[in-house]
Formats: sequence, C-alpha cells, structure tokens
Amino acid sequence: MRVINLSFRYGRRTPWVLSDAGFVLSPGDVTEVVGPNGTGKSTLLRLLAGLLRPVKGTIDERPDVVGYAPERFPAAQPFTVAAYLRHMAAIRGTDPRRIDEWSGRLGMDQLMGHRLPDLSKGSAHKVGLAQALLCEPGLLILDEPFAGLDAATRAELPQIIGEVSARGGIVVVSDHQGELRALPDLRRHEVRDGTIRELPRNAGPAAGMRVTAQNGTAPDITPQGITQQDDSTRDDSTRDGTAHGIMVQGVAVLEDGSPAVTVLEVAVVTSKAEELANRLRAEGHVVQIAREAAE
Ligand SMILES: Nc1ncnc2c1ncn2[C@@H]1O[C@H](COP(=O)(O)OP(=O)(O)OP(=O)(O)O)[C@@H](O)[C@H]1O
Repeated sequence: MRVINLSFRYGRRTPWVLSDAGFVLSPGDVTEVVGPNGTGKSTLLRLLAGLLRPVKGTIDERPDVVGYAPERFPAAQPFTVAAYLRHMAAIRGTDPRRIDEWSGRLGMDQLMGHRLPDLSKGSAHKVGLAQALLCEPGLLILDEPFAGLDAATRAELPQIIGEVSARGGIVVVSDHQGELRALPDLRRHEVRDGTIRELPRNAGPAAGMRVTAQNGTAPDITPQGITQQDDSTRDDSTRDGTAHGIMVQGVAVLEDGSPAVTVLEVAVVTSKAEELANRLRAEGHVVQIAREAAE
C-alpha cells in the first residue's frame, strides 16, 4: 500500500493535519503509529482505512478487505451484540460462524445478548475489535486497541495481530501504551507537524553513555510535580546522523498548568557523549552525564 503526497485538512479554513506525507507498507507489515496528542494519528488511520478521502495525494494498492476498529466504538445503536455482529458479517459476506470464534477468543460470549448502548466502554471496544477482525482483513487498522481492555484480551491481541501479519495482512495500530513493542519487526511511523517519518525499528537505546538533559530554569522538580510519566523510548538522530535513544522521564508542570521542564534521558555512543553534552549545555540545558550502560 503506497501513501503518496498525502495532504489532509478537515475544512478549507482549518490547518493542514497532514501535508505531503508519504510511506509504503508491504504485506505482513505491522506498524505502530506514534506521535504527540492531537497531531493526526487517528486522522491518518481513517485516511488509510478509506473513511476519509485525501484532500491531495493518493493511497494506492489498499488491500480489498479492510477491518477498522475506532478508538471509540459508536455504541448508540439499537442492536444486541449478536445482532450487530451478524449484520456486519452479512454486509462483509463473512461466514457467521466466525462470530462465535471471535466472541470466544475476545472473551465476549456473555455479552452477546446485551444491547450495545448498555455495554461498558471496554465491552463496546471489544465489539469494535470483533467486527474489524470478522472479515479476515488484508488491512487491519486499530486505533488505541488496548485502551480499556481486560488483561486476558490485552495479552491475546498481539498474538491476533501477529496472525493477521503472518497471513500477509498489513496492520496499522496507534497505541499510546506501547503494548506491541515486543513484536518482532514492528515498524513505527511518527506523525508530527503534519509529516510522517519512519522511526528506526530497533527502538532500544544502544550500549554507550547516558546523558540526562534538563531544560529550562523552572523550580525544583518534585515527584508531585511530575504529572506525566512516559517510559516510551524512541530513536532519534543527532544532526550528524548518529543514532541515539531518547526517553522522556517526566514532564513537570508549573502552577499555571504549563509544562515547564522536561527531563530526558538520552543514550548515545560513548564517543559522542561529551560532544552532545557540550552542545546541549551551549543551548541552555542542564546536562548530567549519568552513567555508562552495560556493553
Ligand atoms: N472531525 C474533525 N473535524 C475537525 N477537526 C478534527 C476532526 N477530527 C480531528 N480533528 C482535528 O485534527 C487534528 C488531529 O486530530 P487526531 O484526532 O487525528 O489526532 P490524534 O493524534 O489521533 O490525537 P490523540 O492522540 O489525542 O488521539 C486535531 O487538531 C483535531 O482537533
């Protein structure tokens, strides 16, 4: 599937969400779409699914059968779970016996007689997953699929995604919680400032020296001041092209609510550590060379 010069905005007078973005996904690829809140991850997923049409550019060679599970399943529909899934199976031309298979696998058997509007958020989310998986998708798109899921289904989902990939399906997942990081060959695409770029596959920091940089002159960072813990790592590149890993350890927030201090832990190859530390100091950051990682 080829995304070519993709640009999108919701209205003529609204800002571009995506601008001239492009990438290619091959059969069997699983990619995690990452990026800051509100940058356009869900928009990209809806474009890939064909639910939104690009304003400019094209998405070529989209697999014929697309399964899409939205971040929030629209539960305000006058059906029971069973009737809804039978209806979806009929629309997609899927053998209705597959409903029982997915109901069992996603732990939904006891929900089948319930009305959609009566479901809890987590249960409604499972119905959204089931309808996306029913049709054996060649392209499976999951928007925050782990949110609100019970532990058993959370554990099952990477396996399900692996199976779709193993039979040649493309899987695109936005996942704040990083639950797929253990999947081998997981690709990662970052949506940021209207562009999409692929992050290096091997997101773990390389052996070398760690540098902790603290930006700004805000008051002390206390544990209470840290409002957001995000242990996700991402690879980045220094301006000279040396790969290093960055871990956001916490964002302290001032009394007026504005994020003022970000603590980053950066892993760089040992030979580049001093140079990077000096450059960050020159830019006004507080830098501490913390420790050498094990080789
Ligand atoms: N239906 C819509 N109409 C107009 N603007 C929208 C619509 N949906 C999203 N937007 C805007 O498009 C931008 C991208 O939103 P989107 O939901 O795609 O981001 P996101 O990265 O998925 O966010 P989050 O991480 O919070 O889920 C935001 O500025 C949002 O306000």
